[in-house]
Amino acid sequence: MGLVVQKYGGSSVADAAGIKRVAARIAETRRAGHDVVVVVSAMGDTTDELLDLAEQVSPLPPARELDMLLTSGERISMALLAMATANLGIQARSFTGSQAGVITDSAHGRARIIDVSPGRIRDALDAGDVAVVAGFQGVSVDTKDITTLGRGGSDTTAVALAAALGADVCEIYTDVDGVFTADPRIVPAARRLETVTYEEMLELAASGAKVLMLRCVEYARRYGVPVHVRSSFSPRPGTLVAGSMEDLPVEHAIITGVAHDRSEAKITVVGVPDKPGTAAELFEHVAAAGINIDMIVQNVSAAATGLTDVSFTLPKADGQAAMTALSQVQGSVGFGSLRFDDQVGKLSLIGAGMRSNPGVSARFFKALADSGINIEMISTSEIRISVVTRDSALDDAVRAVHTAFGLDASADEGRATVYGGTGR
Ligand SMILES: Nc1ncnc2c1ncn2[C@@H]1O[C@H](COP(=O)(O)OP(=O)(O)O)[C@@H](O)[C@H]1O
Ligand SMILES: N[C@@H](CC(=O)OP(=O)(O)O)C(=O)O
Repeated sequence: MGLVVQKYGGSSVADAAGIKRVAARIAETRRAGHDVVVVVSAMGDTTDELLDLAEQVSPLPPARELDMLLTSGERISMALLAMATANLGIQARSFTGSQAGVITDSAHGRARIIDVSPGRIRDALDAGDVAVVAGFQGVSVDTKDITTLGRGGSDTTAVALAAALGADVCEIYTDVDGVFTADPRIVPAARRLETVTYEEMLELAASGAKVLMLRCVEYARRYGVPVHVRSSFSPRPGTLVAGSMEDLPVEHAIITGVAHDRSEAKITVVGVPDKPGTAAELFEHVAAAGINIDMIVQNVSAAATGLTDVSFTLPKADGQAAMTALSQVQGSVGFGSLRFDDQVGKLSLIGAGMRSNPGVSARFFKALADSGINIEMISTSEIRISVVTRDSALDDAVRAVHTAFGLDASADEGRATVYGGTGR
């Protein structure tokens, strides 16, 4: 008998039938003798619908009120799930993030968990009950206001609770059978990974593979929480996220997988004077607006003019704020103009063996060239190569690279199954 934290995403509790199916799974785990803590997300597209509703009443809703609104989605699913579980003869009690002791900073919309004091959860477990906790939310230590952890934040709630409670495993239930070599919605021939190290999963999540949220993986690595990604629609074995690259056997695959990301936009600052200090001034202003940037490219300056272009990518949602911040320094930096482009996509090839295997880049760029895909930006890390392409070319690019690195599953291995939903 152990302690299991199970997280069910919005795709798993999209309707009443989904909630009943999940309740049956919880009951089965409890009857097997385990203590069970469940973290649940809002039903289906509820969070998106609440965001739309907020936009209809105010173009720029106050962040505190937006968090108050969005956390209501998880309240609905936690109460319904506790009811459905109780209906199967298993006592269950639901708790908001605040009641569960999830303490955060006060950055509304992207709060960080700074402490977890799960006293009430422990009490529920000691009484033999299943604790059902609303994911994606906490309470600010300073203001005592309700906060949210950012999109996909329920994964982080689950891992944080698992760490605080010393759980044996944190199971993340979703609508695919685990972590695949690419998003199975784009690459039907994607192959399920049996195990993946924290480092590889960090790169996949940071590169857009939204099956796990980046912060959840960071948290799991820091506290050594084993994360088991599985489907709530099937009993298949899933993927274990654990261990470190240092412990990998020599025969570990060179390439882990291909990730894609459509959440970024590109800004180009045209005609920047090529002299020391200009890049610092540009990026200081973007940073002062609280915006994180990702890839940066600077062209060679034209000999005749001494001017260059600087392009960078950033979250689409921050595009307007970055354009405003940059236009304020147009005079002092002396650049010509600004261009905003949200029709871009990012593709990343990830693999722990990449650093010690020559020829990976050559094969990667050849695969894109053979498919006629133009590359707009490039960046690399020790275990990743990323490129920016046109959004419209991204799916073809992902499939081309996946095939070129021999990642496609053969017909007899069976194809990845995607259970319902459309993906967000
Ligand atoms: N490498 C990958 N492996 C598995 N799923 C992936 C991968 N990359 C992207 N995905 C997508 O992540 C989705 C699951 O995440 P999400 O939609 O947030 O589910 P949930 O609602 O369960 O949290 C899958 O349906 C799949 O389309
Ligand atoms: N409901 C929140 C939090 C979450 O984690 O959702 P999901 O587990 O369905 O990705 C969101 O939509 O962002």
